[in-house]
Amino acid sequence: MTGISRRFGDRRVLDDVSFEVRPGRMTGFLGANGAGKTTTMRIILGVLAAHGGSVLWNGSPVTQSLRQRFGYMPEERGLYPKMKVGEQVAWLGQLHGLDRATARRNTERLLDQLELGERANDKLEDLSLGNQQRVQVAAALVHDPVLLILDEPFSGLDPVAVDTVLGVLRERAAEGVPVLFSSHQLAIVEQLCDDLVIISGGTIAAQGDREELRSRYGGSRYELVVDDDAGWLRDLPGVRILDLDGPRAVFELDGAGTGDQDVLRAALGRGAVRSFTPVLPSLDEIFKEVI
Ligand SMILES: Nc1ncnc2c1ncn2[C@@H]1O[C@H](COP(=O)(O)OP(=O)(O)OP(=O)(O)O)[C@@H](O)[C@H]1O
Repeated sequence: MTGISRRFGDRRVLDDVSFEVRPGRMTGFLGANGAGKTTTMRIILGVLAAHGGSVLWNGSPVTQSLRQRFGYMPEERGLYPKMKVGEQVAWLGQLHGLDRATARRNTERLLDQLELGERANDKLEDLSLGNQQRVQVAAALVHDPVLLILDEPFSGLDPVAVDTVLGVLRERAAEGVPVLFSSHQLAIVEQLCDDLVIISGGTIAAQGDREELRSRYGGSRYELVVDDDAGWLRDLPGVRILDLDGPRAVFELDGAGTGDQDVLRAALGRGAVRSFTPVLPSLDEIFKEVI
């Protein structure tokens, strides 16, 4: 999407938002409450109009018939409590253009994958909330979407269920489907996503390959492990100790004084060096830095 903006009344909630989701990649969409994630997703889906900018697919504006082939798991989970799980998912598949037999076959496969095969004939409302959530995932995937957009797909899931859903999403990504998902659970995003988009107050604060972002925001942080106390590091100019525990130290270099090789030489001059490695920031740290 490029240059997307959106107002609600006088309030501008998205301002010139541009990013892309790439085929075969899982893209984590992060932002504080109210940053604009759901609004962005709804604009991609065409549920909500943009006031500027465009949503593009392979460089051309997205059409309504293409949108029919997108898969969406909305934040407000909109399934029918009284309808049977299997019937409901298959029916949604048909609504998206599948014939009856394919819709049924896809439903069966997905429910099995999501470990809900036994529950196909139960009403949705009779399932636990976590299992209802898995049905939502099945509903978003049943028509083999060309793009997947999921608003908080992991919220309320226990760790086993997270793994199950994650496996299903990864499989789709591996087949070449771009997957965009929002989440407040940074630990999950950290292990799951290939790319990241961080939105803050309606503008994009950072985006790109996860590891590339980690090194970009890494600054120059290192961990040194020696045999004796590493306290001498404090006396080197330009070294700021972040954590010191006997022979192990984590420190930052300010770039003006000592360089990493100088530190290494100084350490070797004092004895054995067990390890010397750059330390990349966690997603949590990047998130706090950019928003
Ligand atoms: N229909 C609406 N009318 C008025 N304001 C709205 C509407 N929908 C969203 N907003 C406002 O737009 C801003 C962005 O909301 P949005 O739901 O996109 O945020 P979000 O990043 O998804 O938040 P969360 O993490 O809490 O789900 C918020 O301030 C919200 O109050």
